[in-house]
Amino acid sequence: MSRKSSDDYNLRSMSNLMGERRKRASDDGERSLIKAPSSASLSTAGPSATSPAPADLERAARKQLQQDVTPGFIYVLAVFSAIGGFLFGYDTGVVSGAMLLLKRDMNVTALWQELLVSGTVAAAAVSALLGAYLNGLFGRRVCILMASFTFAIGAIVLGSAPNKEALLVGRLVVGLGLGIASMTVPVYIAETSPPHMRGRLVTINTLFITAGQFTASVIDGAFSYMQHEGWRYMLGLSVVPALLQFLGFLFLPESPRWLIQKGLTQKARRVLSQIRGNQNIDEEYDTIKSSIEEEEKDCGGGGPVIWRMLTYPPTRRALIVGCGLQMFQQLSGINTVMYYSATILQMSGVRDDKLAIWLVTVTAFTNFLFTLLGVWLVERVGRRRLTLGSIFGTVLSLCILSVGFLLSAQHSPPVTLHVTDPTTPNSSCTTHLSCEPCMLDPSCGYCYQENSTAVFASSCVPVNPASTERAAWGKCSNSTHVPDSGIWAYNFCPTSYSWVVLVGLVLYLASFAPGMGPMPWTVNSEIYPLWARSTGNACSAGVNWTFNVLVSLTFLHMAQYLTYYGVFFLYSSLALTGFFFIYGCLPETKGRRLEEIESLFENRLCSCGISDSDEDRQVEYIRVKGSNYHLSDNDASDVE
Ligand SMILES: O[C@H]1[C@H](O)[C@@H](O)[C@H](O)[C@@H](O)[C@H]1O
Repeated sequence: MSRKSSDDYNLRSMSNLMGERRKRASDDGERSLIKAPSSASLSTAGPSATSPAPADLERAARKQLQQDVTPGFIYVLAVFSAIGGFLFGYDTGVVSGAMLLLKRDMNVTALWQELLVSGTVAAAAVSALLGAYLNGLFGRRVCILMASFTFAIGAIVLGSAPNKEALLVGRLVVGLGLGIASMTVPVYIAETSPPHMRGRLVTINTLFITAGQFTASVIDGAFSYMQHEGWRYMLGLSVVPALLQFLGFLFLPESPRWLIQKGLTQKARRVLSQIRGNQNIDEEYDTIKSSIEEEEKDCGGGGPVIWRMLTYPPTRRALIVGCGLQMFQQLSGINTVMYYSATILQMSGVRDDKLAIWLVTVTAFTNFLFTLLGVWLVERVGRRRLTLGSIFGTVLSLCILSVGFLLSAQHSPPVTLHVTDPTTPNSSCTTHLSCEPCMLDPSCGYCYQENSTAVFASSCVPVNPASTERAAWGKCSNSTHVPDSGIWAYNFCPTSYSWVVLVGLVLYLASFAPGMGPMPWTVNSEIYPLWARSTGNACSAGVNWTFNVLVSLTFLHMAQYLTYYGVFFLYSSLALTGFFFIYGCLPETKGRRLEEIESLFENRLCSCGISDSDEDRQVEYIRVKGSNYHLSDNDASDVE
């Protein structure tokens, strides 16, 4: 029976609801009986006139459960861990603004720019894989301490770098921290959270990633006015959150699951009691312990963990799902949309560079805001439906973006002045007849004048080798925007279809951010059994970083061959493939114990479109004891 369709609130449907609560309750090891006011009057005959209304009972149980189950300490843990996510977002986001100033201060070439941007992401891909080994050996807490320490050192090196070589070292160090943090933090949060709020707490980590990206854009905007050395503040300021996390984690506990795995059982019990507040931890402790013992029996074969994962069907399937999710997240083009939002905004008529920088802040904030929606939705609609809805919207909005770029290209203004500078007579720019090919050629830009209705006196001229902000010569060589002489358009074309692109951009963020942004991280933190968890997360984080660098590095080259609309159409097709993959292969993990999730991968891969979450769950009996009730899935003798 579907929960939603059940208007008539009978015993079975109530049992369904309560069964789920009970499951959640026992999942996290709390007392198996949930107190509810006057529940003694509850009987198997259904709600009577004297019984409290089931809805009230449900509300009361929920309230009680929340009071019992959620000690504030769990939020402290999640927030301090998620600072790792903040640093992830900050360090990947801040570099584009810093680069604008670095280009002037240190004269960094295009190659060095690419090294400084992609070096961090590439280092993160490698260190995420290394993180599996470190996690197994030292535990989650020590890994988070290592990551925050590394972030802090990287930030200090960056802030005080005397030359570009030192900058590269700083960016690589930051990348090492990023990789470890990106795979450890979701695992740590998942392992310490109670099941009914695990999805929400792990999703907070992605919320912090987007908060980091937003903060980076604000800091970039603020320090862009400081023409000299402003980049030192941009890059160096992340030392503050890094130190905060380091200090916090000196006092925070290790994951109880890792402790039990290492045989540190007394310590694990202490930590469990600490993070579960006033609850009885026996059940949770026993469940974790016996599942570890079982895992050791089942997967006791030798060899490296990755080999055991690949040869054991449930973990192999989980790994395919986890890595596939991360791959499709990046193939949906999030980082090109984030990175090129400045260009997109310039196309829509924002010609002032400073204003464009501030508008990027709006994009980053939109991403943050819709990720917040994901935090709210994840425990309500579940991971599967959230991810499916999100990727479906992503496919559509990428199509809109593509159509917007197509219309702009089709109505691209022509080159009307064919001027050649004697110093660069062989420039490819002279061959372009309209703005579109001129804009796609990285060595050229479009220089034009406009009145209220049309573009005129337009030419395609080489870009200044020292700065893409002006032309190499001619009327656009002095400033980016002098209406009476010329407007310099690098990377964009004036168009009247920019509103289509803008609509596409907003819809893209609104669809991607609540689901496809956070769910790959959240799902990965829950789908592997303990023995495979670090390795599974390391592999999937490695896949995320690898595809991140691949997509962002190839974007401009692909745009040259396929044009902007071609590239966004390609992303849209890839996202559509992702939709089918998710539809077929991603099971619902909401509300389940980490120990129980492995069983979801026992069936053939990609046969899960049919078993949607709790709608299938049949709860048949209800047990009432004194002032407590306990709903049971299968024990008829419980009914009293
Ligand atoms: O989940 C995150 C988030 O969506 C970010 O906005 C994006 O930049 C990252 O690459 C991604 O992994």
